[in-house]
Amino acid sequence: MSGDTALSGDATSSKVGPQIPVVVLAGFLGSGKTTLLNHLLHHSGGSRIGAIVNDFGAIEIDAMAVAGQLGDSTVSLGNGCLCCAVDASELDVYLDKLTRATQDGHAMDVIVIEASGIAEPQELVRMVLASENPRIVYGGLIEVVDAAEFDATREKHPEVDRHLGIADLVVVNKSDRVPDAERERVLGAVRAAAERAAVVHASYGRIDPELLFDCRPTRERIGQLSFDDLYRGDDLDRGDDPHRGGAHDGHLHAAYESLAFVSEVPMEPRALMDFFDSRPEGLYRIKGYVDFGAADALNRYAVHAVGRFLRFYPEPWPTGEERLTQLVLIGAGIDTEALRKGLDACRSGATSDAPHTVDQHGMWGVLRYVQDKGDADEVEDFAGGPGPA
Ligand SMILES: Nc1nc2c(ncn2[C@@H]2O[C@H](COP(=O)(O)OP(=O)(O)OP(=O)(O)O)[C@@H](O)[C@H]2O)c(=O)[nH]1
Repeated sequence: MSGDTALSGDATSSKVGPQIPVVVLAGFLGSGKTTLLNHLLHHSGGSRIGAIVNDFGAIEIDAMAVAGQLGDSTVSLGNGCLCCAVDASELDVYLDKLTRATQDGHAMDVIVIEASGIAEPQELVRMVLASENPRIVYGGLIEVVDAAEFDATREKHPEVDRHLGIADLVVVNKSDRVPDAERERVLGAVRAAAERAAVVHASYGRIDPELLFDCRPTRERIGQLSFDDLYRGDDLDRGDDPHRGGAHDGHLHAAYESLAFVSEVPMEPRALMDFFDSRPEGLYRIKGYVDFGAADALNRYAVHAVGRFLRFYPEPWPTGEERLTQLVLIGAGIDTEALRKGLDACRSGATSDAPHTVDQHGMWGVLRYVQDKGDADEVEDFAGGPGPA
């Protein structure tokens, strides 16, 4: 989900370092949450994953050692339902512990909270959004669904539709247990219920970790990142490269396409928001920086989207930094050429020969997606209809 880290921070966060995305991992009993978390730990590419789990026993300690994260990196609640066991201030204590934990002097790259199979994800999301911890940023909700049990689960627990409705990324897991045609049918039903969430299918939770956070295999994260690091995402669809390995095993990436976009010309805020608001379903990951030119000459805007979740994080332009817009878009079944043209059309002056004038109110649409404490209230809106993201 989020997120990623990339998320990097707003002006406040620059005082405390980059913000750490906190991803909520939910799904009904036995859908494969722990399996997915173990997969992430095995394929973290050197990224440091902190986890808050209900059942520590089920997490593979070996995998955590591989990922270089023993010690303070996991908090176990050990008593069933996270949302019942923990109130917001207790969660803050756990988050505080994880955000202070370091490995070789480096902070966590992402924190995953695994909800118990019966937890209401909405409650957890609200608690994360309401957290007072300045080092974290909400990184999205992943909902895991059992492909073979979807109909039965939905019959027994109609609230599954509500959970899908607030998810940012839905993983239709256990694909191996159903024939292709059945998998497609379930994917269709899930997409219909999940509104604009990204929907991917997987076996044994084997999703691409890049969907949730920026892996740290070679260099630094997006937060401080050079464009080369961002561009690394452009390799995602070259899954047949035999030299790639570890977190980038070809099969994980084969289904994804990505697009890297760079512009020296600032982006026009209104046009870019129209582009984001109408982004196609298959486009489930956007990361990078936007230069809005004179509309905000002081700040660049780190952008982070996972599924329907979209946030901008303004931060002062680093001294001497070239003013560029740099975006990476990742999705499945997306028309990268059409997306590139769409982004080209958002460049200032792209639609008119007249000299560019600053649209006084153009930034309002962007500022709706800058995180503030009002975010916690939006969770209700997510459940009831299209929220701001
Ligand atoms: N065939 C198949 N089995 C899977 C898959 N993913 C997980 N399993 C199995 O399903 C069972 C439940 O998986 P878990 O990862 O423990 O599920 P969970 O959602 O964490 O379960 P709870 O914590 O009880 O809610 C385990 O026996 C897994 O090995 C999959 O894609 N295919």
